Amino acid sequence: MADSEALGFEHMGLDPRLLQAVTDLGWSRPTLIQEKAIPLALEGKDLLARARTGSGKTAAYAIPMLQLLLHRKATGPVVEQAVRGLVLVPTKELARQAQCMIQQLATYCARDIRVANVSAAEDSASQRAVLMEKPDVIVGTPSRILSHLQQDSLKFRDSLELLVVDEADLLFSFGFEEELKSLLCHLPRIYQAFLMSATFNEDVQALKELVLHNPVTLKLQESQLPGPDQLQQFQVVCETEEDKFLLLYTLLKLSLIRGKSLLFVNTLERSYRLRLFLEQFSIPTCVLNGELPLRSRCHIISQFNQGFYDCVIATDAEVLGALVKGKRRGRGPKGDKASDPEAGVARGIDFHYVSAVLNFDLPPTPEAYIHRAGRTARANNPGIVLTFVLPTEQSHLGKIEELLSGENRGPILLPYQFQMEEIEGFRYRCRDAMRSVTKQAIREARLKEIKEELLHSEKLKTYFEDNPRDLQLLRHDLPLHPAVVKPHLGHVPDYLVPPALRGLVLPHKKRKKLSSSSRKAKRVKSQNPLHSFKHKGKKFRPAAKSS
Ligand SMILES: Nc1ncnc2c1ncn2[C@@H]1O[C@H](COP(=O)(O)OP(=O)(O)OP(=O)(O)O)[C@@H](O)[C@H]1O
Repeated sequence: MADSEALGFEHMGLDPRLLQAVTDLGWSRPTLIQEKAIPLALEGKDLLARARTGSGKTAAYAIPMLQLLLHRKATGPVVEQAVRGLVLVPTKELARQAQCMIQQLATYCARDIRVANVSAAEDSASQRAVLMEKPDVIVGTPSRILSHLQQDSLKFRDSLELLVVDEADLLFSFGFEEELKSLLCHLPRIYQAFLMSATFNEDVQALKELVLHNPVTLKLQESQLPGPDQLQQFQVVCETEEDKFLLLYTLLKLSLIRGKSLLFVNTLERSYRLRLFLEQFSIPTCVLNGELPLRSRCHIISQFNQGFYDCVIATDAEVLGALVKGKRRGRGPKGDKASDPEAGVARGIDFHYVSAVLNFDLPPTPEAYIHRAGRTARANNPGIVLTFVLPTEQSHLGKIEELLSGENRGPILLPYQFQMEEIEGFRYRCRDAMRSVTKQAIREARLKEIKEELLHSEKLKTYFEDNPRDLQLLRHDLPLHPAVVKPHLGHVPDYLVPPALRGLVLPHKKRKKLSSSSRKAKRVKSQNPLHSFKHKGKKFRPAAKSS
């Protein structure tokens, strides 16, 4: 984040309407990347910017983009309405998120600047209708944009002035290389471009050659993740798979992790396994992956951000086989069926106030670690990452640490020493619950969930458009397989709680389900413990530490 000497937004020559929007968002000063990038962008420079996850890169390009467009409209010759700004992102979720952020910043100039997302869930006919109005800024994935260009529903050969490539390090790995090259043929010869990325790799270099002209490179001299005062990183060695489940159960059931958490696993199958396992102890969670319809994915993210859920089990794109250069994703390495090739969970999604990221499965690459970890400690908020590691995975974790430590060489992931023997009392129930989660139960649960999500997503689409409140009440964390739920396991008898933790912990309480009645929902909302959650202190207590 920026230091106290930072150039404030008010000194950047921004339109008062943009300044008002920034104030409404509660941003008292620009982040480091915003402080560096906005003035250069306003001077008309092409930018190649690398800044760590959660550092406010979206506004770093959106603010100058809006300012330049507003200025052009106010002072330039009167020209017909046209698409002047294009934001390319690798996933549909990011397209939605970027559009929301740009719209928020453009709140007070919505008459002058219209923003559209062409990767939204709408069918292409309704998108064509939107495009006919020639929004000033268009956000989308390269494939959608290209498809509209090829159908002539979108043209910007002469009008486009600004191009943004967000999450640039990812675009090629999502298989967009060919689309992007074809798309560039539709752009005018001269335009200003910004390339934003959390990591620099060969793909960013290749994109730089393709897209930028004499750019200024902003490679902020900051670590890839926030420092220990903001982000605490731990690792815990679990002797067996069973120990991982046992430890996770204890952390969640005894509320040793407070606030919202994101659990990452490496396959879809494991996300449902974990969900069914936790469900038996009345620990509600929802799964988030590219197999679910876009509408559901966006709804889950939005409800998580609003505090409806404490715990989401996510499977990120890499592990579903996303990183097959130049090709669209097919089957994942673990045989998972292809999911939406434009879905992304760990990359770029702005989950709000996540207090802990738990790598239940070790991330496949150091980059995946960085992006997962980047879902917490965003902006100025604190956060914790806890990585579960099996003895056989320790060398792989070592490689991740090597990349993270860079020049420093100091330990990055501190040991989270948990005395497993103190929670032996839980092992029996844990083993029992693991046994109930058979392959058949997982298959059934997965099918049921997809069916239900499709139903909500398609059949209720129009209904929800008319009744947005009911959409608010739709929950994604209801039991998936009630047949395996064991109500007695929801309760933790005192004698099982490790003596060191008695009186310290708050055994996890089951949340009330939201019904369709708004009155009841209101009541439930006020009982929701997350609403009183304050994201200030250290919510994660490494209790039961070995002496
Ligand atoms: N100047 C600011 N002050 C406070 N919060 C800010 C500021 N700018 C952005 N934010 C907030 O920081 C969070 C992260 O922003 P954003 O999603 O743009 O980060 P990012 O760098 O693009 O992250 P990622 O690399 O993960 O995509 C958002 O919730 C945003 O609202």
